[in-house]
Amino acid sequence: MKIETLPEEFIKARPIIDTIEAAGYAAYYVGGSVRDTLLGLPIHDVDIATSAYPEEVKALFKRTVDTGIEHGTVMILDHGTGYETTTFRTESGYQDYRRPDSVKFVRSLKEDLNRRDFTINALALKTDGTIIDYFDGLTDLAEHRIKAVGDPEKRFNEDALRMMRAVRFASQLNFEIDPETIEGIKHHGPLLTKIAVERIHVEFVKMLLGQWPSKGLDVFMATGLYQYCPDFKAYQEQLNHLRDQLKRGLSNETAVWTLLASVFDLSWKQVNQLLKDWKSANQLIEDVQVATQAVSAISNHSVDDWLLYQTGSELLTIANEVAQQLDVFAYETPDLLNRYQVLQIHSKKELAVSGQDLMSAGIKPGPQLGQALSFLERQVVENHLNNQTQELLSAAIKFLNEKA
Ligand SMILES: Nc1ccn([C@@H]2O[C@H](COP(=O)(O)OP(=O)(O)OP(=O)(O)O)[C@@H](O)[C@H]2O)c(=O)n1
Ligand SMILES: [Mg+2]
Repeated sequence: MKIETLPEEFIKARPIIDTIEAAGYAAYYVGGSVRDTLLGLPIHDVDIATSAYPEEVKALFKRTVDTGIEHGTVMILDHGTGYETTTFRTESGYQDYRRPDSVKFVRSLKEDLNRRDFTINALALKTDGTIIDYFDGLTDLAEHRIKAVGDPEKRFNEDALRMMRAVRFASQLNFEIDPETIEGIKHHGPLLTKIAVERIHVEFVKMLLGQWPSKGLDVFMATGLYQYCPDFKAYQEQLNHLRDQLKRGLSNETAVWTLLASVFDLSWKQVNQLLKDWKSANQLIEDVQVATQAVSAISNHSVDDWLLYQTGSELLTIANEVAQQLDVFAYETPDLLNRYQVLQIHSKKELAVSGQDLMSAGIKPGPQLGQALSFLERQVVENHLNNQTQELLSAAIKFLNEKA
C-alpha cells in the first residue's frame, strides 16, 4: 500500500531520512504518526526508526541530544523541531515488567517492528509513501481492532503499561480489542502494580480524554484492570456507573479528576488522598478540590456568589461540564459565567482597601487585620458592601469594635 500525499510533518522530516539513507543506512517513519495518518487524524510527533546505531546517527547530524541513548534513542534537532530517532532493536529479559534488562540493536526493521505493542503501531512508512506491514496492521486498522503483535502474554510481560495503552487506544479510536489480547490483559492485570503510577496516570487520563471514553472504561472494568490502579478497587460500582453514564470525552485533566471525585462522592481531604496516590501535582489537586465543591453546589442548585468567587471562571466552566456529563446540571455555563463576571471583585487584590490602608487607619497589624480583610472580601463579594475605600474602612473599624 502507498499513501499518495504525505502530511506536511513527514515532508518536513524528509531531509533527516534522506541524510541517513545517503550514508547507507535504512530509516523509516514509525509509531503513532503512521497510524494516525492512515486514520486521517492529525499527527503530533514524527518518530523515526533506523538501522544506524546511535553513534552512527550522531555522526551524521550537527545537533543531537541523547534523550535515551541507552535504549537507542537520539533526538535530532532540525530547524526547531526534534525528531526522536531510535535504532532498530529487540529487547530481552524484562525482569521488572517495564524496562528491558538489555536492549540489542539490530539491523532489521522486521525485528524492530516485532517487539512493538499493537499491530496498528507496528507499521513503517517510507519517504515515498510506501507502507511496510509485516503483522497485518493495515487489516486491523481497517477493521478497527487493537491486537497485540504476536503473543499478547509476551507483549504485556515486556511492558505491563501496554494494557493501559490498549484501553486508551480503544477510547481514542473507538476500536475493539481483539479477544486474545483481552485474555492477555485479564491474566496480566496484577503486573500493573509494578509500573510507575505516573505512567499509569498519563494513560488513564488519555483514556478519559478520548472521544469514546465508555469504550475504554468498559474494558478497563471488564478485565479487572481497574483493581490494580491506585484506590480504584473500592469504587467498582461508581466506575461502572460512569461507564454507562459518560457521553463523550472530557476536555482536560482537571475535568477528568473532578468527574471521578464527584462520582466517588469524595470530601476535600479524600480528593487530596486520591490524587496524591495517583502522584498528581499540587496545583491539580487544589483545582480538583475547588471544582468538585462547585459540582456539588451545582447539583444542589445552591450556587451563590461566594462559591462563584472562590471557584473562578475556568473551574466553573469545568465544574459545569462535569455536572452536564453526570446529568446533575442546573445552570447554563454562560449564565454562571455572567454571574461571576458581575461580581464586584474577582480577587482580594481588587478590594478598594489594602492591609496598608487599614494600618494607616489605626488598625494594628496581626490576626485582627487579616480577619477584617476577609470580612470585607466576603461582604463585597456578597454585595453587602460597595467596593469603595471609605465605606470599607468604616465597615472594618465597626467590625473590629463589635468583636472587641
Ligand atoms: N509501551 C510501549 C510504548 C510504545 N511502543 C511503540 O512505540 C511507538 C511510539 O510510542 P508512543 O509515542 O508512546 O505512542 P504512540 O503509539 O505514538 O501514541 P501517541 O499518539 O499517543 O503518541 C508506538 O506506536 C509503539 O510502536 C511500544 O511498543 N510499547
Ligand atoms: Mg507517539
